[in-house]
Amino acid sequence: MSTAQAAEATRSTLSIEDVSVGYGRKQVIDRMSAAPLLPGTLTALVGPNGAGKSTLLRSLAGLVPGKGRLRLGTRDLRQLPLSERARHVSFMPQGLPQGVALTVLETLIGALRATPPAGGPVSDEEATRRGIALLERLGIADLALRSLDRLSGGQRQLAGLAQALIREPDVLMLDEPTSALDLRFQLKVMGLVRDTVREHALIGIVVLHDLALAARFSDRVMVLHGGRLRADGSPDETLTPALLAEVYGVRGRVERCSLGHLLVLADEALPQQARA
Ligand SMILES: Nc1ncnc2c1ncn2[C@@H]1O[C@H](COP(=O)(O)OP(=O)(O)OP(=O)(O)O)[C@@H](O)[C@H]1O
Repeated sequence: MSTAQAAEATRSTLSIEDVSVGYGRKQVIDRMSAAPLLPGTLTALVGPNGAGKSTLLRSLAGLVPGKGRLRLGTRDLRQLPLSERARHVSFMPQGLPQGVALTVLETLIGALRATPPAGGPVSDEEATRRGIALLERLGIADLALRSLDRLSGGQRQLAGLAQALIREPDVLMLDEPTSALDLRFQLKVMGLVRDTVREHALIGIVVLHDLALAARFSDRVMVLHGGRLRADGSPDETLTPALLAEVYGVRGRVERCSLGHLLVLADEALPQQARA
């Protein structure tokens, strides 16, 4: 058994059973259940605008209330205090808060102080060392001493990714981590997320609108539509022309490029009545 497999065997799965989430009287996720999410796998959560992807992640992170069962192994996530939950479940939202005058490195040290990793609290010296090592891995060590509120959109996104990764959580959830990134950083970040998830046997969930990125980097694709899980399986199983028509309302193709990667091509928007 490899080190990664051994780590995987001792980690817990994430189960989502009969989960409903909404805002006031507005129901967004409607009694959703899914097969357990496994350590060491990266799941792409996809679906049209307003489908409830961010809401589901916020609910998993404990930021919006909901009904149903959310378990990490034997732990009932809803029963955990938020501080303890944040140690297990790390969530990078779509946008970092504005007006934060701290440097990127200071935010990482602060994240470690606020949510000490499983091994226990770390000294500021150790937090600094870990922060710099992570920024080097992400290829953004040059941003360490830059103030967060003076970064570009893509740089802020990378800083947010570092904040999510530094906590060494069991579940890593990223909401559209590549939306502001250039082509090179899209590949770099998705590759790094996939490798980190595998090496550390994390449960990775990434919201993506780019279905080709989802197909290329994820092990599993969950498609949310109308508050329900419309499809769930490997990229090959889930990303089909029929699904593109029904869920996204486009006539599309799913083809393999000369390198064998799945390409998802949207040819035209379908008129409303032609949607399956
Ligand atoms: N704080 C809120 N209060 C009330 N309704 C909300 C709130 N946040 C989101 N919603 C609504 O919940 C529904 C789902 O929103 P959510 O942000 O989860 O969708 P999404 O799939 O992440 O969309 P997108 O791809 O556009 O980011 C939408 O109809 C949205 O208007």
